[in-house]
Amino acid sequence: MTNPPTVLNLSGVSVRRGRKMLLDDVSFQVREDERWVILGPNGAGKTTLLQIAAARLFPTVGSAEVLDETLGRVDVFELRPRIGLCSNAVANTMPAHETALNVVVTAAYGVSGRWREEYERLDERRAFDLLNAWGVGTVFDRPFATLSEGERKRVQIARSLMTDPELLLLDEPGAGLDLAGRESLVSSISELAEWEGAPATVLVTHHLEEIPPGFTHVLLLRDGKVVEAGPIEQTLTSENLSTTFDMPLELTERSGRYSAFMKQS
Ligand SMILES: Nc1ncnc2c1ncn2[C@@H]1O[C@H](COP(=O)(O)OP(=O)(O)OP(=O)(O)O)[C@@H](O)[C@H]1O
Repeated sequence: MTNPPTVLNLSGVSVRRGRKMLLDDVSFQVREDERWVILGPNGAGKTTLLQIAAARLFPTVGSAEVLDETLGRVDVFELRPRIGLCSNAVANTMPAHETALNVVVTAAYGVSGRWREEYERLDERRAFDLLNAWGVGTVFDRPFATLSEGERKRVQIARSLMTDPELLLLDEPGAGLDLAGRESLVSSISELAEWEGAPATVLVTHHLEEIPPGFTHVLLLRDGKVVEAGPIEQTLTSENLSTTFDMPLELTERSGRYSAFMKQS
């Protein structure tokens, strides 16, 4: 049986800004059927890595292939619609008055605000269906800025799926949500992850509780370097977490959900 195709292939990738190495010799491959979590402390380079995967940032050194295209040799404006990106940076570009429906539908053109583009009825229908699928159909005509944090996160995920992407990147989708909001979102992302037709997914988080069941692999990042990467059952261990966060940590797992606490001596 042949392996599913590789959708992301970073090889010896470094990103330098001045004297600082944001990423340092990172190699990372994602196959079509994999769902990855990237974990690491503040400043580890998680968002930087996701920006490369999203074709928004180029490596200083090394090569990055996204969906079989090499960054630096491809028109990123053709590549980007094939990648779904849900991040605060994208959300911050949305005009405050833009409706939830327009936040989603404008992804078809890779823009943030609706201007004079003509959208097909089919596009609007798809945007509305996505809002419904993510439980926020009723807020379709509300300005994005007036939505709750939980509603906004769901609208952003709907937007990231608008172009039916081959690679889905979720940067801290659970940040700022209350307990019920987080649990409900984790469950929705888990459903997506377990759906056979779902795109390859990479999710960045700080919190183990936010790893949706069904995610298959984990990359642990510290100071721009990969600590470990591989299947979640073997790679997500107390020892690897302790190295990543530079603190003695004890991992617990229950029914596919994870949490970690500082080891009591
Ligand atoms: N343009 C820049 N110039 C210098 N340093 C930068 C620049 N952009 C980011 N950094 C630094 O690079 C490091 C990695 O940033 P990045 O946002 O990728 O980390 P992160 O793991 O996503 O962090 P967090 O969990 O806090 O969101 C941080 O220390 C950040 O301050």
